[in-house]
Formats: sequence, C-alpha cells, structure tokens
Amino acid sequence: MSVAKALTIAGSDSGGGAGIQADLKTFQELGAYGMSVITAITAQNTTGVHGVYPVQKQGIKDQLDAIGKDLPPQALKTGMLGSAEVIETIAEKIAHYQWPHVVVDPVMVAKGGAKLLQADAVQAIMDHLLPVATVVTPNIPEAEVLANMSITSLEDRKRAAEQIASYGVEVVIIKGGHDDSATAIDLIYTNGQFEQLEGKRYSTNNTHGTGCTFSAAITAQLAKGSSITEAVKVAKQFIELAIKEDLHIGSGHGPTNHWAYRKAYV
Ligand SMILES: Nc1ncnc2c1ncn2[C@@H]1O[C@H](COP(=O)(O)OP(=O)(O)OP(=O)(O)O)[C@@H](O)[C@H]1O
Ligand SMILES: Cc1ncc(CO)c(N)n1
Repeated sequence: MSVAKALTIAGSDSGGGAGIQADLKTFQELGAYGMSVITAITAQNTTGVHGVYPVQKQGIKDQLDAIGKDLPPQALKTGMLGSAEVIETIAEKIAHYQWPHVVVDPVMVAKGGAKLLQADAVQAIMDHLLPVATVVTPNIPEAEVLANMSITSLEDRKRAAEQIASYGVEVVIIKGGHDDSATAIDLIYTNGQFEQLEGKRYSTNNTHGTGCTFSAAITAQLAKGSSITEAVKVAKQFIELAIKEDLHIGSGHGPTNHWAYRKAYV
C-alpha cells in the first residue's frame, strides 16, 4: 500500500486551533500521514498570541533534512515562517529535495492582530517561495500586501491574483473570509482563468485557524493524488463544515471543528 505523506512547515499554536496543530489534525482526518517542521513556538489561545519563540535556523534545517533524507512528502504546505532568512532556507530545501505540490499559506497576522511575519520577509516570499510553489492561498489583507494594492471589489481581487501569479506560482486562491459579502467566495486563478468557489457564510466568532485548515486540506488531497481543482473543492467542504459545526471552546476566537467533515462524509 502506498501511503500519502503530507508535510507542514509552520508555527506551533499551543491552543490547537491553528498552525501545526490544525494542519496535522486536518491531514489525519483526510487520511494523509502528517509530518511537521516547526518554525516557531507560539504561546497562544483563543484570546490571542501571548508569546512567540522562533526556532533557530539550524533547527529548521535539520528538521527539513530529517524529512528529506527519509520521508519524502508527496505534498507540503507552509504557514507561519517568521523571517526572510527562514523563508530562504525553506525555499532552498524544497528545490534541493525537489518536493512536489507546494502550498503556501502566506501567514502574516493572527486574527487578534499579532504579527507572525517580519515586514521584510514579504519580499522573500515573493522572491524565493512563490517561484517554487504550486498554490498560494492569501486572505484579502495578505493579497493586498503581496500585490501592493488595495482590494475593495471582486475586480480588484482578480487584478491582485494576476499580479501574485506573476511571481511564478501556478494557482492563486484569494480567500473570502475577510470579505463582507453574504456568501464566502474564494477566487481561484489558474493559467489566465478565474473560477469562484462559493459557500455559505456562517456568523460565528469561531474562525481561528480557518486559513491553516483550508490550506492543509488542499495539501492532504494533493498528497493523496487529487488534481488541484478537486483538492480545492474538498478543502472548501472541509472548512465549511468545520466552521458550521464549531466547538464553542475558549472565551475568544475559538477553533473550528476538525472532525466535522469525517462525521459527514467518512
Ligand atoms: N464565516 C465564514 N463562513 C464560511 N466560510 C468562511 C467563513 N470565514 C472564512 N471562511 C472560509 O474559510 C477559508 C479560510 O478563509 P479566511 O479568509 O478566513 O482565511 P484566513 O484569514 O487566512 O484564516 P486564519 O488567518 O484565521 O487562519 C476560506 O475558504 C473562506 O471562504
Ligand atoms: C502558529 C500560527 N500559525 C498561523 C496562525 C494564523 O491563523 C496562527 N494564529 N498561529
């Protein structure tokens, strides 16, 4: 039996709703064997980020080599990366090991406003990571930073997607969680074509880690051999159910429900 192996390169969220924890839960729920390279430890719960402790560069390199030499993933995702130096290291290792299907979630700020990426690291994402990436999944504020423009309409989102694609990534998905429209619409741009994935928008405070979970679901499906189109559709269903059947834990921005999809479909 061939086992689908998925890797996440991201920060740890002690509260379990975002970061490495959300990614590994999602991989497991979708039937991919999950592996991790931890870039930083955050002391975090539903009320916010209370501390950030970056892992030193050698520690990140060693984790990447441990995986590269023994457990090559069929797909990987990146999340919180922190600094330009870390981004360059990761991009080099991805190229060195020729890892396929790279999903970049360009995490910049946590829902409560804490910065998870240094300002000068944005350029490193554009220069080093996007050229080796297959899919990038910015939310609207992240797309504004990457494309260096403000986004107030679907037309703006389309222009931003074209700009981001010009950095060398195959598929750009600008997510609609931060939009104020009645439905949650994610815009997908591939090879000059636009597609919209529309889902119900739920009124809830429990959306901590939605972006991590969505990109992890895409990664798990790619690791299992799905096409990008199919992987994104499953990811949208996965996150929609995880938000719809939220868990109501913690006193702030609560996590999503990572086992809701399994209950519905598996
Ligand atoms: N209230 C909601 N109801 C339904 N779907 C939502 C809602 N909020 C976000 N989504 C969906 O969740 C996915 C993630 O989008 P979002 O824009 O929230 O990511 P994000 O801001 O990167 O998340 P985070 O930074 O918390 O990890 C998208 O598919 C989006 O459409
Ligand atoms: C560790 C980590 N990664 C990503 C996010 C964004 O949701 C977060 N809040 N924490």
